[in-house]
Amino acid sequence: MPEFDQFLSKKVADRYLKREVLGEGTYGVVYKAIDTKSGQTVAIKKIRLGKHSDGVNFTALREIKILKELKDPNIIELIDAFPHKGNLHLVFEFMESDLEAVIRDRNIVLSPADVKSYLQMTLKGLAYCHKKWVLHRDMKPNNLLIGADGQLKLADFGLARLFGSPDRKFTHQVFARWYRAPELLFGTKQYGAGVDVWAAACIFAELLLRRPLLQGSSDIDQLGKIFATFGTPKPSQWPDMIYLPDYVEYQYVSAPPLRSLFPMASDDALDLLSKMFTYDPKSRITVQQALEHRYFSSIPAPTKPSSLPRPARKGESLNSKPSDFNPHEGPVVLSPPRKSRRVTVQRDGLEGNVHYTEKVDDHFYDARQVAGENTGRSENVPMSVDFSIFGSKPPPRPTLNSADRSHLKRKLDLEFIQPERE
Ligand SMILES: Nc1ncnc2c1ncn2[C@@H]1O[C@H](COP(=O)(O)OP(=O)(O)OP(=O)(O)O)[C@@H](O)[C@H]1O
Repeated sequence: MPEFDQFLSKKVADRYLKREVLGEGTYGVVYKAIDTKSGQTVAIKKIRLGKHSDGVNFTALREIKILKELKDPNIIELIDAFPHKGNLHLVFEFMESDLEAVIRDRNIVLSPADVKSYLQMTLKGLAYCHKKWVLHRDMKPNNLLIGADGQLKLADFGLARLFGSPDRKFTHQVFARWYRAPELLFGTKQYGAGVDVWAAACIFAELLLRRPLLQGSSDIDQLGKIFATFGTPKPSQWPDMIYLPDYVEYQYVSAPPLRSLFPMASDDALDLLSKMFTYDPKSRITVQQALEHRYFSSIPAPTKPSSLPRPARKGESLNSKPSDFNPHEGPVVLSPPRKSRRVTVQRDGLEGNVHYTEKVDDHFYDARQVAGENTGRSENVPMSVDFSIFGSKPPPRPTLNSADRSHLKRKLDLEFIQPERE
């Protein structure tokens, strides 16, 4: 591996000219760079490979394998991948902005045709993934990148995973909470493409409202917000619900009319939205069915991507992003679960801060947020992973030893790290 690393570091220096840092996500820093071979501007995601240089981050391997196989106008293209100085570098096409910047930009007016266009591109990207038996699993507006030509592309498959294999159990605490489907919040171990449909519905609602619809401050609160918005599901609506591992009974509340939440939406938009927000994942509309819904064929036609309103370019929009964002807007929390709650005090190992963790049966929830702390997206700890069970520090990333790695290399067909390909 060392000779190979050396070979590749030369290539990095030779091929990619690093520019500014674009930001940092769950897995590491993202740089802007110029590909001197093609002259193209690219984004390089540097993924930490764990403590030992021969340790390969399993999540990274998974991301690469999946990305390599996905090629579609609404999916971000992985141009290159290589290890360098103990990190894995993923080279993506550079994208000017993301859907979160569009939604938050108060200078942008989104017409019904614009909303339709963004939703259609999102669903087309998802339909492609689902056809390939891949779930995205981390759908949220800042993972929907927008190119200079206005095309929206799904990015950040770091948490995605092939879901075709039988008996595969998934960890469920991986979805950004506000976009998380109720079956995930109830701890289902085997879930399907419906989780992406629910998340897409949350994004659709957010495009209509220009703020997130369901802003839960903990998993319990998230379910409370969902039930307050759509009514507590009756067993007849979702027969399997009571068998889910983390099921707790919520006080029954009826749903307000959906129209009252979206006064400006068309009837077709509301019909599609309600089908995407169906509780029972077995009855929830599929992405393909959603694309065939009359919402997309009725007027107005979706705006052409090149005519969509443009948000401020990356960097310019950063300062204004969180300012008009009020996490306390939205439906009121209604019903705490009936099972017993315990609140324990934990001390933060690094800064000595005290915070509280609420224990409900075997599941912990971050009570810093329950106590009303800012839940805005600018937090360092991503909401997609509930780190509260580890104190305030993220869990160590799983790494593989070299025997595992060569096995995985074969299994995942990672020919991109074979020198001969270069
Ligand atoms: N292809 C790209 N082109 C331009 N900017 C990008 C690209 N990919 C990521 N970025 C930017 O880099 C930053 C970090 O992105 P990354 O995907 O690692 O994390 P994130 O989406 O911000 O958070 P999370 O890891 O929780 O999903 C973000 O500001 C993102 O918009």
